[in-house]
Amino acid sequence: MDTPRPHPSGSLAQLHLIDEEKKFSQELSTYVDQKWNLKDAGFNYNVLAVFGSQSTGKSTLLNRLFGTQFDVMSESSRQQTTKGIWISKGKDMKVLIMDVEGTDGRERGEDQDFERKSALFSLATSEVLIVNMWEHQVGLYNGANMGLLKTVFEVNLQLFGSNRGKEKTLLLFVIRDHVGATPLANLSNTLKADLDRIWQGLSKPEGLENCKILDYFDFSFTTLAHKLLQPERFEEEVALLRQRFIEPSNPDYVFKPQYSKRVPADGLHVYAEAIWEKIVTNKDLDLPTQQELLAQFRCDEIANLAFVTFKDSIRDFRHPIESGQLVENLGPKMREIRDVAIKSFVKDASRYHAEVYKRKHAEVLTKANSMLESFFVGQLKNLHKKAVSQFSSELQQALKKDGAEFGAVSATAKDNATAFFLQGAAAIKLEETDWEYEEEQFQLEQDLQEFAATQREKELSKMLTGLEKQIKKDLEDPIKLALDHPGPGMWGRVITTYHHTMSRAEELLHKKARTFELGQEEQQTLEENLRRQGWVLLTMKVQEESVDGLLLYKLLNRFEEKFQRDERGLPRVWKPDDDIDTPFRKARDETLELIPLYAKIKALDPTTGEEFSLESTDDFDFDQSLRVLSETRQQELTTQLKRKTDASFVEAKRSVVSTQVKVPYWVGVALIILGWNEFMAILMNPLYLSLTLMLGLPFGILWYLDLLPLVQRIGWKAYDQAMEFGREKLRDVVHSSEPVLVRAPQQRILEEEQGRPQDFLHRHSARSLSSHGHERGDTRDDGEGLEMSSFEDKKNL
Ligand SMILES: Nc1nc2c(ncn2[C@@H]2O[C@H](COP(=O)(O)OP(=O)(O)OP(=O)(O)O)[C@@H](O)[C@H]2O)c(=O)[nH]1
Repeated sequence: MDTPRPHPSGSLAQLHLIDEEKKFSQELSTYVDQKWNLKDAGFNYNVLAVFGSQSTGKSTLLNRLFGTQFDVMSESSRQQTTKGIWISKGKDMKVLIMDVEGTDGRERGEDQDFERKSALFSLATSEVLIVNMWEHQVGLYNGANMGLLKTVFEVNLQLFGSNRGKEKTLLLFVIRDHVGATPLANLSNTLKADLDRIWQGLSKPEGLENCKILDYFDFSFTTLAHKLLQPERFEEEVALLRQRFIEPSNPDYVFKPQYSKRVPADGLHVYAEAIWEKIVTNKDLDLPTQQELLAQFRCDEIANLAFVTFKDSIRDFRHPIESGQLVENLGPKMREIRDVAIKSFVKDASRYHAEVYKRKHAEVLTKANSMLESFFVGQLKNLHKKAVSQFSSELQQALKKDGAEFGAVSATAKDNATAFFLQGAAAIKLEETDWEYEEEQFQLEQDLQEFAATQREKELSKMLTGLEKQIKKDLEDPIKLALDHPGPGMWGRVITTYHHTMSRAEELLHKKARTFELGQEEQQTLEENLRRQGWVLLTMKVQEESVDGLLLYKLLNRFEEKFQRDERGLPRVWKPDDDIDTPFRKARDETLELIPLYAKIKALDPTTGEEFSLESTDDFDFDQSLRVLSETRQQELTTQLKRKTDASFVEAKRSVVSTQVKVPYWVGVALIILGWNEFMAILMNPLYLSLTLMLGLPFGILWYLDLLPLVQRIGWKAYDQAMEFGREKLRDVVHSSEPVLVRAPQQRILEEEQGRPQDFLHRHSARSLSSHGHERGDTRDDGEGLEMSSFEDKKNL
């Protein structure tokens, strides 16, 4: 009958590791960790097992030796107490002791199965096997103990056969109730002989036929006095024996390194359970494989634990890097996090199977590196972006300074940006990684080059636009001036202006060429383009100055200059006997001769006097650009000019007629006599006198300065404007009441005006001129249109 055991707690807690049903306890890990505090012991602990027949005082011995509290059979019941395997930790020592069910078969009948399995398990896990036996059992070759030892040897061969000489176990024979009659030496010799005989009788695996027992076992023998008969001696000998378990300096210290099964304390539960699992299921038990499996399992567990902290630590990097920011000190931070993880792995995993550990160490490093690599890559990208933006702002800033040379400035900015990138990249490259940043560096350099080229293009185009503006400005006034004073040297002045302007622009371009490091060819192309562009600007200005009204104005101006002013440049007042026809014809013919002059630009080189030209391109035809006026326009201008000059001629004639009217002298005498009284009345009356002076004085001055015709013309003009205004008003009133009939002619005129301005002006002027004679007999009429009035206005001003 089983009696329930009172379980001790704390460090002396014992665990029923394998129960009667051969079930392995799931609590070993908890006991190792929490009750025995061996979690961090690594290899710094030992395991032993005790074997022997039932009720031979095994538990009593263990309790005495190690301070454990294994159940001891009561003297009266003589019933087996230890069933299965119990395990406990020695008091104040890092030794795990397994109390194995005693052999005999009395309680289990003929079930030798458990005996074999427990022997196998003990050999696989323990460094020392204590074989407990009574003195009187020594030499009983056929006794229960010998059967047990035969089993132990057999399973040992099964386990460590191939590890001959490498894996050894110590068999410590404790001979109990030694009375002293037979010395220990004799007893041990007897036992050795028995053991040897057993060994010889074993059927050994192939290839191990000649192996020796000492290839696998070390033997040690000791005796203990009778516990009941010689209690004091018993205690003394137990105390001495205890020293062999706790004192490494003791020459008979039992836990020699060669017996270690190399199972770290934190992996014991995995290892022991796996071993038992194999044993119970009768599978081949291969300890090296088991140790490797254990190492793999534990290394993975340890690595996973290390990675929990690792992942936590790197979480903060993700957001800033993904949002394009640079993480300060990323390299040192990553290095520290990785080191912590590796150290934590190494601390616990390095105790396991060396090969497996080495492999797992590499795996952990690779995994940590690959998890960090995304940050390395992200940071590289951000460094790249930052370097480009730094390059851009440095370049733009530097280009704002006077005299900045693009090539030098861009090279410095590029060096700075590349150095910034390389410094940042080197700082985040960790040791023991295959991380590279050469590709990114190459890409960066390409980007910087591309950016610099684009920037150079922009700056160059900005500079060219500036030059064009300058050219336009430089051409504007001189060309206007030259065209305002037509004559044989007109185009010469225009071309000279062009050449001067272009040489100034080219000089500037040369200066800038150094800044932009322009090549010979590029510079030449730019110069050619600039010359062409300058020429286009020139022709545009010429065209602008030659629009219909403006050119007509210039020509009429020229005509007026010739016709209305004398040789000294004074205005002419035509007298009755003056010849108006000849100066008129001369002035008109000279003016008409100017039209063909205006019609085409005469491109003569001012220095050589030879014709020059610019190379034509797809969108630039030099010959075409020389043409200012078409044949049709020339004819139109001729007609218009003739009409206008005719008007001037008529006006000159009319002014002669008006000055021809003379008052006879007697009319003056008659006026004085008849109006004497009125004359005196005016002189005597201050009001009349002041009125007469106010009106008469300006009139007299105008008459004296010969400005009366001018005032008269202004008067007529004002009258014309007033009439036109009145007519417009009247038309509006009439149109609003008869929209279709009355508006039609006006509408047609407007359409003509919009569609064909030249024809309109021509017809309109013709109509005006013909109506002018009928209405007032002078050159002014409402049909002269805007062109004539503006011409008149300008002239008068
Ligand atoms: N003669 C003698 N009896 C002892 C000695 N030590 C213990 N005993 C007695 O032997 C009996 C069995 O002791 P246990 O320590 O329970 O023996 P055990 O081998 O652990 O027994 P199981 O666990 O049942 O196999 C007890 O009654 C002890 O008092 C000893 O040195 N000499």
